[in-house]
Formats: sequence, structure tokens, C-alpha cells
Amino acid sequence: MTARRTPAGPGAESVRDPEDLDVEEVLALVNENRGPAPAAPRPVTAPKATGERGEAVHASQDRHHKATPWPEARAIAERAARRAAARRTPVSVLLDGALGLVLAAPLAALTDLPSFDTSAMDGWAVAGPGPWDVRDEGILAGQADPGTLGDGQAVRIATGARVPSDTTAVLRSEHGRTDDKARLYATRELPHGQDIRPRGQECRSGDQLLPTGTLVTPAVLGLAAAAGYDTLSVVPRPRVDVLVLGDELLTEGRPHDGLIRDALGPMLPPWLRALGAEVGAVRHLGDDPKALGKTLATSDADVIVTTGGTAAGPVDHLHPTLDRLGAELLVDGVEVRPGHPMLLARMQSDQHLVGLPGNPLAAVSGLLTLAEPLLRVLAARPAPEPYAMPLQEEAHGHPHDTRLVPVVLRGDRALPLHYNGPAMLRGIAAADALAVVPPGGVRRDQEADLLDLPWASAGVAACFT
Ligand SMILES: Nc1nc2c(c(=O)[nH]1)N[C@H]1C(S)=C(S)[C@@H](COP(=O)(O)OP(=O)(O)OC[C@H]3O[C@@H](n4cnc5c(N)ncnc54)[C@H](O)[C@@H]3O)O[C@H]1N2
Ligand code: MOO
Repeated sequence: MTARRTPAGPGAESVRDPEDLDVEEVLALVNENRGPAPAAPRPVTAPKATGERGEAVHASQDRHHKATPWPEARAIAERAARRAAARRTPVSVLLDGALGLVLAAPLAALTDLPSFDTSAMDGWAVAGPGPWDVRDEGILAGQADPGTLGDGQAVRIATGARVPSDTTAVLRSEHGRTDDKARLYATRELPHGQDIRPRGQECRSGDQLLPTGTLVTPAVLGLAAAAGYDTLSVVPRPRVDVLVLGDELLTEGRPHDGLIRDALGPMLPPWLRALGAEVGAVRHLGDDPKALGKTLATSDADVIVTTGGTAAGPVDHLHPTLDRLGAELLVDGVEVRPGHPMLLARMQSDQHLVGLPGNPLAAVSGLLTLAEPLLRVLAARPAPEPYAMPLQEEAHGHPHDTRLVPVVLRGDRALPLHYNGPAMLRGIAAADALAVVPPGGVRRDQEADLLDLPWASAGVAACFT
């Protein structure tokens, strides 16, 4: 695979323009030497394999089954979403609500475009060879009936106006002159049909302009409006409920007395929206298994995202609660660092739960491993083009698991960031992408696959509004 883009271009390291300075400053903060080294590989607790890879297991089954390999976990999330996506019903939305959604039906022109023979220039509509007698009244865009021109006649015309019947060409204003008797002379040759946009030049009514599955971009909105649409049939955004678990979490102020700030409540909704979801208010449920059970049982969201409680600690209630509710575990642990306790469960045929680990970077890992493919397929969005870049520094690997390491893109290389421990957000907050580091690691100058962060390519405003 090849690098998809080179944000700073060759030589970016030696040329420090003001934009680069910002990057340098951020890098100095994130990669200064006193920071901890990249997370050391963790010893792997020997898992006992049970059943086939990717096979659904009931939540009460052996919790020590083998975790799913990282690429397979993503494929399982995609497959699960495909089954649910087949049952989703398209919705009709006003144009201004369709941005970022995907067409559920082909966009067929509701009119010819242009819908009438149109002047492409400001000048004169003329009939037959010149010189021409110029009519008194000109024609503007938006005028319903421009009449007919007789041979040897001309009329002033504006760009976008309907040309009169029997017009043979439009003479641009800079290519003609009139005498004091209102006779018009061309100052250069005027081919037949010049500067007339004939009706149907771009499309005929009924022509397919865009296929099902097209992402609605600003340009698509423009085309749809031009072709006569007020509403579009689109795939609805999957509705996501976010449940933040943990009694230790504060929603404001500074950490104190063993309590810490909830970092995921503010981070997940906009990130999930950038992945195509419609997200309601975040609910903080503490470590209350009853509240968790009730909320899961009554949610009508397409996808429930929980944070924390995925491990086996005294207040990690997710597994027992899923078990009580009869959920089907499609993925229960992934061979990825950070984030290995993440899980994917099918609650009902058309409802899934993504359990993100509580450690914040582990939660990001779960977001990109399980939530991204699930939401992308439910929203019918196209898969991002895979791409790879050489690493500017070595990223060492975990003995068995894939590692996801925050990187910044500098010129045509990706620089791994430190502060990439499971509980840290300092690296990812400065990152453009996550490098996929297979077991064995990636040497300096060797290519690593990259997962883009949604805002790195589109910009924050484009992807969150
Ligand atoms: N005996 C074992 N213990 C743990 C294992 C393991 O394999 N065996 N795995 C560790 C790994 S790896 C992770 S990741 C965590 C996953 O834990 P949980 O999903 O159960 O999450 P919690 O225990 O609730 O929290 C973990 C950690 O993250 C902090 N946290 C939780 N929520 C938030 C939030 N919204 N914002 C900021 N920080 C949050 C929480 O206070 C804990 O420090 O389990 C390990 N343990
Ligand atoms: O390694 Mo855990 O998965 O801390 O994130």
C-alpha cells in the first residue's frame, strides 16, 4: 500500500513555516524525552481457546476463551452490521439534513439540465448571419418567455437567460459592436450554436446522476437541488446510546479524593457522530448493575456503547449483566493493545452493544476496532481506503497482539508518539492517525498501516457539523 497523502510535503522537516511551528511545539510536548517510553509489551495471560474464531458465545460461557485477532474482530463487527443493515428502512430528509448521509436510492434527474436552452454568456442572442437589427428590450435570467427571433434579428441577453426560439448563436458582449442605428456587427467569427447551452446538455429527466450508496457531500446537495429535489431518500444514521460506567467519575472540576474526571463522556459523542452516528445525551450510570440492566433492557438504540466495566474487577458488571439479558457475545476480548477487554454483543437481531474498556486510550482502540466498522456499515458509508506510511521511528511490537500507536504525519512519514499508555490521551490528542503495529513491531523506515482520525483529513468543522 502506498501513502495516501503527504500533509507537509517533502522537505517539511527543514522548512519551518508558522503551521509547522505549531506541529513542532505539539511534538515537543508529546515526545519530550522525560516522557515514558512507548508502552512496554504486556505479558499475555494464557487464554484457553474455545470454539471457532468469531463464533458467538453466550455471555455466561467460559470467560477465558481466546481473544479474537484484531483484523478478525473488525470483520466480525462489519458482518454483524451487514445483517442488521439489511433490515433498516430508508428515510426521506430535507436537503439540509442530508449532509454526510448515504443515498438509499439512485439520484435520478427530475428535469432536463439545463431545463431550457440557455445563454452561456452576457451578449446578444442572434438569428442567422450578421449584421443584425437589435431589439429594444433585452432578456434577463428568470424571464419566462423570451419570444422568437427572426432571421437578421438580435436581442441583448444575460447569462442564464432563456434564448428566444430560432436563436442560432449568442455573441459575447466583448465580441460585438453596435452602430448608431442599433445594427450589431460581430468582431470575430460566430459559429452556429456558439455559447448556447442546449436543453438537456448535462442530463435528461430520468437520467441516473448518482448511484445508491453515494455519500451526500455539499456538491451532491447542490446537484440534487439543481435536479429538482427538495428531499432525499437516505440511509438513516444509526442511533447510539452512550452509557458511561464508574462510580469514580466526576463530570466537572479537578480530580480529588481518588475521583477522576470522566474523559469519555465528552470525547465519544462527537467522535461517534463523525463515524456516522446520531448520539443522544450521555448517561452516567455509576457502578450500579441494576441501573445498567434496566437501561440496556429498555434502550431502543441501534447501537449501545458502554465505557468501563469490561474487565473482571469487583464492580465490572458488564459481562454478568449481558449474561442476565441473554446477549450473544460476538467478540469477547481482542488481541490488541491497548483495549484488549473490548467486546461486541448482539442484544437483539437489530441491536448491538460495543463495550469499550474504561482506560481512555483503550476506549479509543475499541472505538476504531469495533464501533467504526459497525457504524460505517449501518450508515452504509464506504470503507476508507487503506493506506500505509513508513515510520520515522521504530515502534516495537507486542509479542502476540496488534498494537495501535498514535502517530503524527510529517511529510511522507509517520512519527509514533509517546504517551501511548492505555490510560493516556496525551498522545492521541496530538495525533493524526493510529499506526497498526503487528506483533514483531515495525522498524524505522518500514511501512505501517494507518487508521485515520476522522478530523485529520476533513478538518474538525467538516466532520463534526
Ligand atoms: N485482572 C485484570 N485486570 C485488568 C485487566 C486484565 O486483563 N486482568 N485488563 C486491564 C485492562 S487492559 C483494561 S483496559 C482495563 C479495562 O477495565 P474496565 O473496562 O473494566 O474499566 P474500569 O475498570 O471501569 O476502568 C479502568 C480504568 O479506566 C478509568 N476509567 C473508567 N472510565 C473512565 C472514563 N470515563 N474516563 C476516564 N477514565 C476512566 C478507571 O478509573 C480505571 O482507572 O482493566 C484492566 N484490568
Ligand atoms: O491494555 Mo488495556 O487494554 O489497558 O487498554
